Amino acid sequence: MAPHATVKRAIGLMSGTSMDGIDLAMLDTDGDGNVMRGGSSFAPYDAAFRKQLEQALGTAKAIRERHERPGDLAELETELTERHALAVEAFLAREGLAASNIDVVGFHGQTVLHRPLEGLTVQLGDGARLAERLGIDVVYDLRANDMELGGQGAPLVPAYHRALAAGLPAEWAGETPVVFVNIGGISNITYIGANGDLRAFDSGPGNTLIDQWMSRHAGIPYDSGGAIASEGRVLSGLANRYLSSPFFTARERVSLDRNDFQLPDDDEAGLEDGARTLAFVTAAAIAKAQAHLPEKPKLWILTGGGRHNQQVVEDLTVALRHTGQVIKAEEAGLNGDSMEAEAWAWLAVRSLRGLPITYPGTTGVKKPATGGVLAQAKATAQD
Ligand SMILES: Nc1ncnc2c1ncn2[C@@H]1O[C@H](COP(=O)(O)OP(=O)(O)OP(=O)(O)O)[C@@H](O)[C@H]1O
Ligand SMILES: CC(=O)N[C@H]1[C@@H]2OC[C@@H](O2)[C@@H](O)[C@@H]1O[C@H](C)C(=O)O
Repeated sequence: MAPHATVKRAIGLMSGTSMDGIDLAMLDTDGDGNVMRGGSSFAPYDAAFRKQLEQALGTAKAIRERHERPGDLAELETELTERHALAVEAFLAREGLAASNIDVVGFHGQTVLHRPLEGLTVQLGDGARLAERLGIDVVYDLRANDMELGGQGAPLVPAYHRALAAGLPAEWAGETPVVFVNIGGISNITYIGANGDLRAFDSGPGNTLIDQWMSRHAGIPYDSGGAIASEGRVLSGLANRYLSSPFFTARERVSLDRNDFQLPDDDEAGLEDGARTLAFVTAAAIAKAQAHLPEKPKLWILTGGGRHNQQVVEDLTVALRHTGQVIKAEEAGLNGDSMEAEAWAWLAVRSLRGLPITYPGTTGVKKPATGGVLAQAKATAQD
């Protein structure tokens, strides 16, 4: 009998396209079917740092080669890396753990540019510095190899979704095909067929337009619970303009950059109607993904911060009413706030083992591919 692969203790760090802060999660895992979820935390960014990250999206447009750091991006990368180090230290202190208790950290960094058609994806985040700072090995740059091999470089969480689907509680275990819907800044879906068939793609804007709308017109970072949207009505002309954009009408899906969809003009809607319409667009975009699935799903599992927006969830439940049950991650015993960070922990262990992290069905890569760069704490400390 083959020996069991070693289980490692890993921490995953995700600073997603919402730019709201750092999600952290700890797993004990073999990077395969053995997944034991541990604690998690969230370190929010203050408004000023968030603004700096938003401005970085503009500065990053000048990047032609992924290691270039024009303007203040090098400085910002150092600051972002330090904030990740502090988040890990605070978590370890809270859990009564030492750095030596952690085998590896999976570090996503902050995407500031994503142009899959040009083979360019840029995440700010200095893996070597983080490894040195924490005294823990760090796996980072998990998207780059996939792109070099012809993939879109995103989404990467789907392989982890499949591992979670294999371990769903008995109540849901037979409900295949199952779809995971991650409603983050951008939304993305993972379809898992009865035979493990994996299909995944970005499905449209998630919370990013809603957040930008709230920030611009109400001075708050998001529409808590969807309360403001619930006071408005859907402006169908505006909604249709989004939903008929080339992203939705194209035969093939491309992975999205945060800047691919723009806010409505100020005079196109009031605060409530704008929030309501953008919540509707978020839900309708996800429903449109059905056209790209091989079979009708039986179960939709909602994850990511957007599942806290009740208006989005209601619109989605209506839009999907003839195509299976819609539940939140928690109803399946999962954690919808930490799932992406968990995925980065799992992917880091997978990367250490040289196992594939992306597949033709997830990123369009030609054949299953591993990825990630390892920064060893000891090696960097001795440099
Ligand atoms: N209580 C809430 N009510 C409404 N929306 C919320 C709430 N809490 C979080 N959100 C939304 O969720 C967003 C954060 O979601 P999440 O952390 O899943 O995104 P992300 O990981 O940054 O993005 P991505 O998955 O695209 O990388 C916030 O910006 C906000 O829009
Ligand atoms: C380039 C990039 O950072 N893409 C993100 C973004 O946010 C959601 C969606 O677009 C997804 O494709 C991806 O993140 C998740 C974590 C992923 O790779 O699965």
